[in-house]
Amino acid sequence: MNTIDFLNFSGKKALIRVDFNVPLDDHFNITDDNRMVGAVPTIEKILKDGGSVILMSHLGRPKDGPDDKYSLRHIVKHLAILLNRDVHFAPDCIGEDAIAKSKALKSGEVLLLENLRFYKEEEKGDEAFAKKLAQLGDVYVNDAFGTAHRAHASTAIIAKFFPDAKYFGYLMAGELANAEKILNHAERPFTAIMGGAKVSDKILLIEKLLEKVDNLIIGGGMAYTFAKAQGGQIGTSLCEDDKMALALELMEKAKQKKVNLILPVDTIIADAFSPDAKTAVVKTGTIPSDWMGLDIGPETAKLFSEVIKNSKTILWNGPMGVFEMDKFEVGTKAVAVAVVEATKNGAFSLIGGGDSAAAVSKFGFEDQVSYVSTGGGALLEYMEGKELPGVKAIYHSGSGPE
Ligand SMILES: Nc1ncnc2c1ncn2[C@@H]1O[C@H](COP(=O)(O)OP(=O)(O)O)[C@@H](O)[C@H]1O
Ligand SMILES: O=C(OP(=O)(O)O)[C@H](O)COP(=O)(O)O
Repeated sequence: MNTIDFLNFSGKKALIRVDFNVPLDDHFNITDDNRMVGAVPTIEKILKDGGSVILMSHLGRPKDGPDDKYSLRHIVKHLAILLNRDVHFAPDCIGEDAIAKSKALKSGEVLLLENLRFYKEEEKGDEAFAKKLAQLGDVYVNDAFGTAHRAHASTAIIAKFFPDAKYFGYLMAGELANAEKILNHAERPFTAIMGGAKVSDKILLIEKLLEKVDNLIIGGGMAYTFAKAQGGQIGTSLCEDDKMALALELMEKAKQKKVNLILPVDTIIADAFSPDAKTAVVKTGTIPSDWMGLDIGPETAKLFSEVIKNSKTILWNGPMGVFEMDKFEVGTKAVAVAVVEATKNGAFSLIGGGDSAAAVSKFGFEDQVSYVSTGGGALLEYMEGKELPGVKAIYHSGSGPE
């Protein structure tokens, strides 16, 4: 793999695509800086070599040109703290000012460009826009794993302009190596834990995992589609009626493949989707008509935990309940505790997905699992077996713009 270790960056200007699409609160404080922290080793290696760094990223999904709400200027201060040095900022990612600021960069200096998505050309994968960005550096580095599933100007198209000078950053390389380890070198027993809101988001991954895992645990909102498909009463719980047949098919496939598919046996129900809702515990499939399931129940937490603790490889994607509300975090926390315990006993645990990562950090366990991925959609697509445009662009050995 063509990582930045193949080059001494002394005297070079490295144009790095990072994924600094971090969550911000109403006061523009960063609520989870995992993605920024993840890019630091790449930046530091280049600076240590004697190179300079131009960072480019998107933030959010601005609809209509520049919008202060999505400005990357909000993260400059925090980036300076993480890098322990000043960070210059260019309020337009292309144009004369960005070119001048990039030219003026001295060895060891860092420039952050304004949000790439302030130009619609970014998401369109516009080649002329990519060319303008390419003028800003001598070498292109892609370290934006979280955005590697997008074929955008800065993540994929731009690589054409660096046929002999394009590299993977350390975060990208680490993410790919860990995903690879899970998919192709998993020690057994291998347990996948799937949760989150919808079955439809994760069908392809579930199908793929049925070829690989010993245990497949399904919790969270998606479990109610399985419960209803089996004839259970689920009240007003989340359900995708059009995926019920598929849920039964997946159960049948698991049986054929001798995969232990484990579904919740009980559930915590609420009379409203609210932190102050009235709650009760009932058996799966017995939810009264105007109640909804918002977490797995205590029997289920015990059942899932036992399986997890006896695993040697664990992939976790999606929370077990609405963990954002303290009343419905118990199941997700129990699973997190079991993953931590298994990891302590030598298992390899990979946490993927924005909300699963947020849950693990809410409980303060991020340093007690093997790896927390910075990718949501990107990790899912990679694990489903899709080629990521951001990865392909670096591997492709084209000889210049087509
Ligand atoms: N029983 C449930 N009812 C409604 N929402 C749920 C339920 N269980 C989990 N969720 C929600 O699912 C969301 C996470 O889903 P998803 O985006 O698929 O996870 P991830 O980002 O980890 O892949 C969380 O916001 C959580 O509140
Ligand atoms: O947050 C991201 O993806 P994720 O929500 O799948 O983790 C990436 O920064 C990609 O953003 P996008 O989904 O707006 O292209």
